[in-house]
Amino acid sequence: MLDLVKKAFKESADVKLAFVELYAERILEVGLIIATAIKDGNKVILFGNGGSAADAQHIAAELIGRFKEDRKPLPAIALTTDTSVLTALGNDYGFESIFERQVEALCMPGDVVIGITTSGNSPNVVRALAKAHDLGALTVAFTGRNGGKVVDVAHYSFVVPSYETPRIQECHITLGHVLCEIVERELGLA
Ligand SMILES: O=C(CO)[C@@H](O)[C@H](O)[C@H](O)[C@H](O)COP(=O)(O)O
Ligand SMILES: [Zn+2]
Repeated sequence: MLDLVKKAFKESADVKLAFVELYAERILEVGLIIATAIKDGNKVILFGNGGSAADAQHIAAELIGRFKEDRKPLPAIALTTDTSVLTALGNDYGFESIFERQVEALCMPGDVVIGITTSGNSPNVVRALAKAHDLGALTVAFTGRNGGKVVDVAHYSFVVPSYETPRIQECHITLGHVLCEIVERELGLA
């Protein structure tokens, strides 16, 4: 069992190091795009299932609250938290529409919409990103494995080079933290 513990931490570290080799420039680019979008009066919208729902909420909380320093709140919303909306949409329109319809209601052109899915194929995430794309938002996919269908509806994709869901999630939250740090620094609010 000790082997299991050490293997998990080593894999997590190795996946993150491989990821940053592939995506460092794109991370900076997207971080600066998010900062500019917020400066221009737009917001960040996030969603995902399971652990990725938690990641969406975590990143929204960093922006609305604070990442490292006190500064003004930044506009972000996770579409995973309103159980009345989620149950109504799931019950009336189907689980695959739970994020798509919220995007249709809330997303404005120029917003940044981040869909988080380790498989890249969760239909509710794919459909919501496609809707955001159609509405003129800047779409970003946090994904893994071979990228999945979500890369086809994202302007920017981050494909974590792993087939292990927990390892992909661990890299996604590091990516989210780094994007928040770039945004805070760029807006001069840190
Ligand atoms: O956190 C985990 C596994 O680590 C799970 O809750 C996981 O997020 C769920 O099985 C999700 O439904 C997986 O969906 P996705 O990442 O493929 O979109
Ligand atoms: Zn998990």
